[in-house]
Amino acid sequence: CTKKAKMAKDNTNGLAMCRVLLAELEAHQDAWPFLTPVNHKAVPGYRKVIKKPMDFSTIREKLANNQYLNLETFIIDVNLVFDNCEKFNEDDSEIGRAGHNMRRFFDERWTELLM
Ligand SMILES: Cc1nnc(-c2cnn(C)c2N)n1CCCn1ccnc1
Repeated sequence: CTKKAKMAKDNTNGLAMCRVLLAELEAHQDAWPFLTPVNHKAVPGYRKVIKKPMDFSTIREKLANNQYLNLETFIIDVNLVFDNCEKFNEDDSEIGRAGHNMRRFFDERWTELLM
C-alpha cells in the first residue's frame, strides 16, 4: 500500500463522511434557513455584507461534482454557512439561534465520526 494509495483511500473515506454529515445537516429540524441559497434580491443588504454565500444545496451540488478534495475543504464550506449566518443575523433571532444550533450539532458530529 503506497503512500499515494493510502491518501486515495483516506479521501474516499473522507468523502463518504461528507455525504453522511451533509444528509444529517439537511435532516436537522433547524436546517430550514440553510437548505437553499439566500435570495439576495429579496434580502436587502445580503449581497453587500456576505461576500461568499453558501448553503446546503450548493454544498450538495459541489459534492456531486467532486469539488471537495477532502473532508477539510467540505468543513470549510459548512462553517461558511454558519459564519455568514452569524454575520447577518442577531444571536437572539430565530435564524441566528438556528445557526448556532446547527453549528453545535455539526461540530459534535464530525468530531464523533473522526475520533
Ligand atoms: C441563511 C439566512 N441568513 N439570513 C437569512 C435571511 C433571509 N431573510 N432575512 C430577513 C434573513 N435574515 N437567511 C435565509 C433564511 C431563509 N429563509 C427565510 C425564511 N425561510 C427560509
